[in-house]
Amino acid sequence: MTQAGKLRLGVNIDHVATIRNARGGAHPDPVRAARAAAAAGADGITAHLREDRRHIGDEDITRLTREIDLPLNLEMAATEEMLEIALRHRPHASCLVPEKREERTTEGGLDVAAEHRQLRPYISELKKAGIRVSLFIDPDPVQIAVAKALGAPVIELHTGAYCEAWNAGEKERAKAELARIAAAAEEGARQGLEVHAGHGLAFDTVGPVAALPQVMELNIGHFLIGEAIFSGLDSAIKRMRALMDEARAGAAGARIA
Ligand SMILES: CC(=O)[C@@H](O)[C@H](O)COP(=O)(O)O
Ligand SMILES: NCC(=O)COP(=O)(O)O
Repeated sequence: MTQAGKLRLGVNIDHVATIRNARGGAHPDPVRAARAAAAAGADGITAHLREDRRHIGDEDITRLTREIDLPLNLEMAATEEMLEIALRHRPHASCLVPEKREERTTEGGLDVAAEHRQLRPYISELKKAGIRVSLFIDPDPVQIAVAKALGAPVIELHTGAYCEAWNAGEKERAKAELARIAAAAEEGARQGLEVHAGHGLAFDTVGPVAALPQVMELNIGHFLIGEAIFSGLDSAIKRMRALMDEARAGAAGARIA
């Protein structure tokens, strides 16, 4: 089952803040990057306010909500502290993600099946505040079923295992992980959920995920910010956008033929 509307690109600006924080100054400014992403055609901005503030800080979130017109997707752990911040800023969306202080980046999806009791009040508080709630989960039917039961309108499928396999040259494993994502996207849409995807996506890996008709939004950050060092943020975003559109059109063509 496909869902109407174009495939949106959310640009995650976390790692602009990583570079800024390396020296503790104000440059490069993540809000300026968000503005540039908007000018380059991004449909939304994603920012992950981590408990340890290793990159995006509280002031970045304040400025993003005040200065950027694009919808803000605030990634956050399900904690009292983050809930208070989300309710104060009321971003367009909040994506609940797992966090471990010792991780270098998000290692897996939120285990909503194991944590559904703790998660339920956070989901209802965010929904009551009019914030679109998304759950960042592994492409797994049990996780999808529990996400649905928890009343989250959106799931974001973790594409990290697929991307990591592809980058390691393990084509068979990458294909298997991609098949999991495709099946999960289909199941999510069948259950009436809006399906997003993200983590680790790059020029080489975005196509097959963008081609999935049930996927309505891709959130991409680390690769784009890295690519921006060489070709500029505008060019990196525009190339990613073109690859997404090409893949989606190709898939549509394949379906029509
Ligand atoms: C949830 C996810 O996959 C990313 O958006 C997340 O922000 C990764 O964490 P870092 O940005 O700290 O790598
Ligand atoms: N939720 C995924 C995201 O926002 C960006 O992840 P990445 O592209 O920085 O790995």
